[in-house]
This record gives sequence, structure tokens and C-alpha cells, in this order.
Amino acid sequence: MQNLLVSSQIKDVDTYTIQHEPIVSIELMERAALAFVNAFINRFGDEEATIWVCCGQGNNGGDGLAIARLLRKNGYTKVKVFLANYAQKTSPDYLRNLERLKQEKSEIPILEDLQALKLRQNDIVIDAILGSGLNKPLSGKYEKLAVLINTSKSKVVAVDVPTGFKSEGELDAIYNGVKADFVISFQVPKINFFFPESIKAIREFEVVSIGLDEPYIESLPSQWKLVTEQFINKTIKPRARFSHKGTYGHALIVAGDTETMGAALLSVNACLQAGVGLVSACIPQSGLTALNVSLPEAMYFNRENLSNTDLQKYQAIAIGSGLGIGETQEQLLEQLLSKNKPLLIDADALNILSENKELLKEIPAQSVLTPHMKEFDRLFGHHDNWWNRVEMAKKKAIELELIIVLKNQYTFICLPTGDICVNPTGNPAMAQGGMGDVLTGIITSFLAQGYNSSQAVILGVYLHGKAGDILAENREIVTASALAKSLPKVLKNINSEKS
Ligand SMILES: NC(=O)C1=CN([C@@H]2O[C@H](COP(=O)(O)OP(=O)(O)OC[C@H]3O[C@@H](n4cnc5c(N)ncnc54)[C@H](O)[C@@H]3O)[C@@H](O)[C@H]2O)[C@@H](O)CC1
Ligand SMILES: Nc1ncnc2c1ncn2[C@@H]1O[C@H](COP(=O)(O)OP(=O)(O)O)[C@@H](O)[C@H]1O
Repeated sequence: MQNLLVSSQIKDVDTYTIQHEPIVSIELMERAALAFVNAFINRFGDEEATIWVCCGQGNNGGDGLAIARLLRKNGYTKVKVFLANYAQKTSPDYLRNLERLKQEKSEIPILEDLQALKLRQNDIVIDAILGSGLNKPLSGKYEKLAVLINTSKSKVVAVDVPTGFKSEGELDAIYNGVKADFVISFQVPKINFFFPESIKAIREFEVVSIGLDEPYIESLPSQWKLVTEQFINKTIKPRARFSHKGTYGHALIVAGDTETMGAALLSVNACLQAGVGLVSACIPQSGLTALNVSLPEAMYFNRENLSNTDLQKYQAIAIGSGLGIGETQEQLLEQLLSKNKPLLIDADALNILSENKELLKEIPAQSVLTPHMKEFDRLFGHHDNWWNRVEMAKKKAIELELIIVLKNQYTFICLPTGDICVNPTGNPAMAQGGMGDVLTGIITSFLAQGYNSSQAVILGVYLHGKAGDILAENREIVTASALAKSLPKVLKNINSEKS
């Protein structure tokens, strides 16, 4: 897991690195500029392009000046600098870089008049006006400059964060900052990059290391974590020698209704593909033939028997995929809740809870809820923005001792400890019905296999997205069935790379 930091902490890490590496701040700025330029060249190799580097007077502007100089050195002949010198204060490193640019006779024109900023299609604007130092909404000349850049049809590449974009906290409904096609951000992704509202400001981003002190970053208190491949590789266990089906647990999946039996089958199949030892499908009798034909590995569990069966033999129980809503389904959920065994609760079972909120406190601790945005809002109230929604998910996860998996492009996993783990995998090719049912099957499978609840959820969400990413490399659409089918290979690849 990688700590995600707020702006004040990032500043703190800069200071710490400067003191302890040690490195003088102007050198750190040079390193940041170099990292930006390398990433920039990788992506925008056209040395003939006209590049306008727009600089403010803080450290973000200082980066911009160094970037302009380094681009010129790397063969970009048409680099121009525009100084947005609208502030009273200037940073010392900005001033040093300005001096350097002037002294070196770098042939880079330095412009200050807005009239001179004639942006054309195919030009590239490097936005180094304001970075993570933003401390109030954009207004006046800054706002005017942002409008000019946004309406120019030039490609916009932002340094660290687009000017006017808040790195953390609630994002305003209306965004008046620079809209960047690409952001090259330093060291850690900013928390707000993961919220859907950021699409107004950022089309794509890349994070580059500038050599800030990583152990110090990890030592800082932060409840925001990014799930990393290293964490997954470390957590996932290969199949053991002399193991048998009993080693990998028995899962019970309560799902399906006459018209939504597919959801149950998808979920049960995903559970098998993710490696469970045994799975029993508690589906309506009308689905029995379909189950036997399509998933001969799965067993059938008659719903009539749920109330009088000892569920101790199941290592994991999920309820909800395609379950339907009605008195019968409500009874099924209540029966399971009364067994006082952690559950995974998805889809219609969540909708039943929304209609019977008094049941929320009956959910056993360490249970997992997997709502998408609408299911979440039905459960815990309407939210105007994602920052507030995630804050509420965190609050409820702590209060009810649950794991809340708030599904989206970047899924937020809120743990009872208050930690919020952001999942980086997944893509729009996966935006199709049934994908959530597959996720339920995968997490249930990992729960049955003996991973603890947080591990099972983090592994499940990450691998679900990872499988989708691998498939999306050569197809536009990834169906839920295709994703489930690909899981054994994804697991194999991870375990082979480890050994
Ligand atoms: N040693 C360091 O601190 C490093 C900093 N780096 C760069 O430094 C940036 C942060 O630099 P700074 O902290 O100087 O901040 P910025 O350059 O982002 O902004 C500086 C100034 O803008 C003012 N300001 C904030 N919001 C405003 C608004 N809406 N309208 C008008 N003025 C506004 C602030 O009061 C401050 O004086 C990062 O984004 C990154 O690009 C990098 O060079 C890496 C190393
Ligand atoms: N654009 C996307 N990027 C990443 N993941 C996505 C995207 N669209 C959907 N997903 C993933 O697919 C799943 C969809 O879940 P859900 O909406 O419950 O689907 P369903 O109810 O149809 O099975 C979630 O895990 C979500 O994170």
C-alpha cells in the first residue's frame, strides 16, 4: 500500500527530503523538472511543436522555468515562456530559475503581455501557473488566463496539478481552472485525481518520482492508501502442495431470481474461477437446470432449508446478486443476519437494507457491503459529491464495523479502522451489467479460502480490475463472463512472477 498525502504533508516531505538527503531546494526543483521533461518527451516527442510554458511565481512556476530550459536543451527549438506575474510574493527558487534563464541566453522568449500569448491548435501549453500551493478559488487574472488556455484548442500538459484544481477536499460543482489533457504529477498521485469530478480538470495523469524520501512518506499518518501491485503479490498465496478442495473453503452464494438467474450464475462461476474449494448456489428451484448445465462444478442448496441449516460449514456467505426484492428475499436476508456470521451483502440485498434501515445494526461485524454509487446513496442518503460520499462510507465503516466497497472507476474500500484504500485497476471496457456479480463471486471465493476480510476484499477488487485491464488491452468491451473466465490465468501469472 502506498500512503496518499494531502498538500500540507507533501510540503512537509519536501522539507524533510531537503534536510535529510540532504539536497538544496533548487536542486530538488531541478530534479522535478527533469522528471517532468523525461515523461513529457516520452509522450510528446515532436521537437518542432511550439511549446508555451506558462509560469506563476511560486515553486510550480519555478518548475516551469526549469522545464522550459531543459526542453530547449533537449532539442525543442520553439519554447516560449509566459510569465503570469500577478502575485505580490515570489518564491526564491522561482527567482533563481528566472535569473538562470535570462543569464544563459537560452534563446527562449520571455513574454508577460497576455496579448502576446497567441495559442494555436497543435501548440502545447505547459501549465506551471499554480500547483499544489492553491489555497483559494481561482479569480481575476488567473481565471482569465485559464479561460484563454481552455478555449485555445492547444494541448495542455500540467505540472504536478492543473492550475485551480484542488488536490484534496470537496471539489466545487463548477470548475474554473485549467483543463489539462495530461498531468505529470510529482511523487504521489493527489487524492482528488481518483474522484470522478476530476474529469473536468484532468483527462489523464502520470506520476513521476522526484526522489522524495519514501520511508518518510510511508511514516506519515494517512488514512488514504493506494493499493499497489507489490501488496497484492505479497498477500496472494499460491496453491499449496498436498492441498485438496477442503483447503480452499466452501462458499455459499444466495442469489438469483426467475428473471435474474444469470447474476447468480455469474457470481458462482467467478467464485469457482477465483479458486474456491467448493461452492453451493442457493438459488430458486427454477434455476436448477441452468446451474447443472452451465456450472457442473457447483452444488445446489435448496432455499427451503436455509433457516434450519447450520451454516458453520461455510467459510463465506454472500447474498444479493440478482436476488430480487420481496418478502421472501427479505426473510432470506433476515435469516442469514440472525446467524451472526459475517456476510458479503451485494445488490438487491443492499436495496432490501435501504428499505429496512433498522437491519443495518444487525449486520455482523467484519461483513462486507459492495454498493455502487446509487445503492450507497439509497442506504446512507444522497450525496452531492464523491468526497462527501467517501467520507460517509468511512464513517459508516467505522461505526458499523464493516468493510464498505464503494464501487466506481476507482473503487474506494473503506475499512473499519478508518483506512480508505483506493483501487487503481479497472477500466471503462468493464462498464457492463454483471460485472458487480463477478466481483461478489471473487471476494466470496477469497473469503472462503481463508484470507481475512480486508485482504479478501482488497485482493478481489484489485484482481477483478486487473483481469479487466489485461483483457481491455486488445478488446473494446470486456464482458463479465469473459472476465471471470480469465481469472485463473491472471492468478497464475502473479504467482509465476513471484517464484
Ligand atoms: N521543494 C519543493 O517544495 C518542491 C515543489 N515543487 C513544486 O511546487 C509546487 C508547490 O509550490 P508552492 O507551494 O510555491 O505553490 P504554488 O506554486 O502552487 O503557488 C504559490 C502561490 O500561489 C498563491 N495562490 C494560491 N492559490 C491562489 C489563487 N487561487 N489565486 C492566486 N494566488 C494563489 C499562494 O498564496 C502562493 O503564494 C508543486 O505543485 C510543485 O510543482 C517541485 O518543485 C518539487 C519540489
Ligand atoms: N469505468 C470503469 N472503470 C473501472 N471499473 C469499472 C468501470 N465500470 C464498472 N466497473 C467495475 O465493474 C463493477 C460494476 O458493478 P455493478 O455496478 O454492481 O454491476 P452489476 O450490478 O451490473 O453487476 C464494479 O466493480 C466497478 O468498479
